[in-house]
Amino acid sequence: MTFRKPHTVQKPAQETSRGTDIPRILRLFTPYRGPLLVITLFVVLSSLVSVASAFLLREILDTALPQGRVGLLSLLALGMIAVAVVTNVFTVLQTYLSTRVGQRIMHDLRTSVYAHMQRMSLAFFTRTRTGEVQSRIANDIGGMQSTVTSTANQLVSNLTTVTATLVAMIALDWRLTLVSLVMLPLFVLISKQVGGQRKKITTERQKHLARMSSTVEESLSVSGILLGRTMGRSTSLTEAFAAQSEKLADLEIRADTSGRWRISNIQLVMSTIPAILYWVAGFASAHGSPLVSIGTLVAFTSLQGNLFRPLMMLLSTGVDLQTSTALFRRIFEYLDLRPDVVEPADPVALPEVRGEVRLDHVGFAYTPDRKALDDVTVTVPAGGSLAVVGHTGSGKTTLGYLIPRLYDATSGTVTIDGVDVRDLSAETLAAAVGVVSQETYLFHASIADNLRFAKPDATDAELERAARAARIHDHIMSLPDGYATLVGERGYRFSGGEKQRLAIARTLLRDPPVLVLDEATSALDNTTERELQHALDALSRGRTTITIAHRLSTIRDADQIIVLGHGRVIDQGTHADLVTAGGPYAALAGRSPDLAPAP
Ligand SMILES: Nc1ncnc2c1ncn2[C@@H]1O[C@H](COP(=O)(O)OP(=O)(O)OP(=O)(O)O)[C@@H](O)[C@H]1O
Repeated sequence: MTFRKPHTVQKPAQETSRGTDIPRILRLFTPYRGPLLVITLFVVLSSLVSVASAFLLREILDTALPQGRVGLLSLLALGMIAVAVVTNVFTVLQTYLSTRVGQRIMHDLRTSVYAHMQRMSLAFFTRTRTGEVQSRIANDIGGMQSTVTSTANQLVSNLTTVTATLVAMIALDWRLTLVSLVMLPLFVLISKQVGGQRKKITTERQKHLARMSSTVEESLSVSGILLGRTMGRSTSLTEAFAAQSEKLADLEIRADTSGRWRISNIQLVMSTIPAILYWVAGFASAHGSPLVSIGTLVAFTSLQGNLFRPLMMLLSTGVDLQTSTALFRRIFEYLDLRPDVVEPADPVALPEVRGEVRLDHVGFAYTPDRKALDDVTVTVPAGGSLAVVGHTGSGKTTLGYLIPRLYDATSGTVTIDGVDVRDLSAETLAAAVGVVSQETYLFHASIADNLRFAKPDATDAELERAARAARIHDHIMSLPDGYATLVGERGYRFSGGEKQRLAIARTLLRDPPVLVLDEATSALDNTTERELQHALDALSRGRTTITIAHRLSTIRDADQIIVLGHGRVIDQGTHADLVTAGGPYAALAGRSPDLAPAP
């Protein structure tokens, strides 16, 4: 059985529930109601205070200056300074708070996506391209930073400023206000269009970014480099990457610049409004019917200038919001994936696991049209051993997957001590069933840390005992830092046999009553084979052992052997019985003495 890296089909999302994302995005903010309320308060206060300075300006121009009232002038000037100071303080406080809220929301999202991914079955990861998940967690959540940290804040801030400014403008002169706002509906329409356009480009950009992360992840990994070099594809891989990167640059440019002309035309029209206002007021005054005082006109245009910035920001916040819903959608897509191996609502406790494993009329299919296992029935008594043999592709790995419930049987049941594995909690099952796969995965950490992954509270003495039993202790001690030696990424500094013995030590630490063991297919030299056999003997002693067997020694000593052919049990019994019977097992054993999978 090879717990091999499976196919990489690029289709991660299934069964997503679509719908409007905005209420869902807003719900992410609800745990932070308190801080958000304080932010809103700061924002409203600072907007109101900033509008006040226009009225102070009008008083300076219309009263204090013409009447030469120095005292009043000083007070008004001081008032304007105070306004600036207060708005500044509020701005700092609100930025601080909103950054905190935004980062908390991103943290919540990252954590819930990670936790949800941990619940997904192996099937999901076999379908998903490497790098895709990382990209959603890093690039998509990272990309929403500005939205979650500043959107709420900007929305409130600009809305209040716009409202307060508008009220003040109307209070100063409603006719000039009308002149200023006549183009507004058109502006809103234009920015909505730009937002929609950028959202589409952003969706495409994030997809492309994920593809690029996957390419890097695949081709710059140890296996990727090995393949690239030995196939002489390094240059063409670089060229392919360059093409992807160029496309990304192009998408980034489009995401940033699409609709720029339309937005800049809005800005242009907005900035010509003061000139129009001066012209209208001057025209009316030249014809003998002055509309407003000079003070009002200057105060009005200063307010109008104030209106311009927040209004533009409000429009661009709208664009940003639309754009970032594309990112939220990609995250929600993942959160909506339904795990296909579901934890039982009411798990059965197994305080004392004896370790009887039974497969009862078990069938399994990866795809609806083809059965990988078909009506397999076998019982392994507690403490007994079963060897599973068969040609490559006959379903041995799949059978091994069903016992630790990496997949659920499509039909029939898998039980441990008579309890359906679907009724056991993931924790109970992991404690009951240990798996040693052919491809040992080691983290980039010290040997001790890798061993302690199996049992975090294991003492140094326990580590040593396990390593000795697995016949790897002496090798570890010969390394420069002993147990503190760092294991290379994916354990590449160890040979296959050494890695497997490390995996055996790791499983010994967990001490599971049931063991699923994937024997190495690669030919081992005599000494290594002997060492490994000793380690395996230590491991399987006193446990129910199900071995996907490739070596005659394992098979001969097994209490029971099953031969799989196209997912069905085609021969079953002990070595002696099966050889005598002269059926498929005898044929298999006769053809290939070490029982390596036939081509
Ligand atoms: N993730 C998957 N999706 C679809 N089909 C799969 C998947 N994994 C395995 N299969 C198919 O299921 C069948 C059984 O595969 P399995 O890996 O169990 O065979 P095996 O006996 O362990 O082979 P080997 O000795 O080569 O490891 C094969 O036809 C294989 O192509």
